[in-house]
Amino acid sequence: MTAPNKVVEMTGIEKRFGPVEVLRGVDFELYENEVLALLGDNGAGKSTLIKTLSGYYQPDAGQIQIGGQAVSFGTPHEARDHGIETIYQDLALFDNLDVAANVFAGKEKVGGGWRKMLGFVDRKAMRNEAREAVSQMAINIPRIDQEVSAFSGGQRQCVAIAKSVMWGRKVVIMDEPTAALGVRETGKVLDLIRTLKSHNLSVIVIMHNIEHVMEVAERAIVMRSGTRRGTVNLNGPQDRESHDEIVKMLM
Ligand SMILES: Nc1ncnc2c1ncn2[C@@H]1O[C@H](COP(=O)(O)OP(=O)(O)OP(=O)(O)O)[C@@H](O)[C@H]1O
Repeated sequence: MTAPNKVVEMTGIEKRFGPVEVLRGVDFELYENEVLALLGDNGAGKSTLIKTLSGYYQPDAGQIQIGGQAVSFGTPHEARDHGIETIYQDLALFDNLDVAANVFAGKEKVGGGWRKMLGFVDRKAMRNEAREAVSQMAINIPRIDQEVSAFSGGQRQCVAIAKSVMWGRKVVIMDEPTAALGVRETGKVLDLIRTLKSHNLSVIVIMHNIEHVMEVAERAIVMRSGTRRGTVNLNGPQDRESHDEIVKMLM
């Protein structure tokens, strides 16, 4: 069996804020089509590591490779251009825009003929494509022309994820996607993560709830005080041995 390819490889990542050393030479890898959980107690450095990968922070030392190529991201935009999308808890959707406009934000489709000459966007085509994209997701979006301001946490994540799939991202990073959700919606968001995997994407998910991790992730990297404490391979919700191993590493 050939070894799976690494879609992301970070080596020796260091980051300090003033006198505080937040990442102390962290190695990190993400394989193609993998769901990876990033775990660790409060302040372990998870968000900082993720923000280094997604272009929000520049590391003080270390290398990042995407698909085997060395990269360095000056901005989140550059990371996105390399196929890396981050979905935050307070999702960056435009509240006053409808679903279709959010899915196409920044990449609006321009119509043909006179519409093209006048620079008009092709709303109908955008709605059709957005409808098709969200219909593949586990969460029900009532109407494509509805403003997203009234959407639940799960519905907002659905829109953000449909966007990632549509724009051909390779890696989706989710920072505590289930933290603020009820039981039913949590189940749906875990389904959304599986949908991403079925579209051949790789997912990094920061989660505090180990039961949720066991349900969706195939591997967990545990951090502690700015270092990588260990790695655990996971085999589904019944895998108590790995569950206990994670708990031990977190303590
Ligand atoms: N911009 C910043 N300036 C100064 N210190 C920071 C900054 N961002 C993070 N830190 C510090 O770095 C450490 C790691 O923070 P980080 O948010 O990466 O941890 P985390 O593992 O994501 O924690 P949590 O689970 O609480 O979100 C913390 O001690 C935090 O206070």
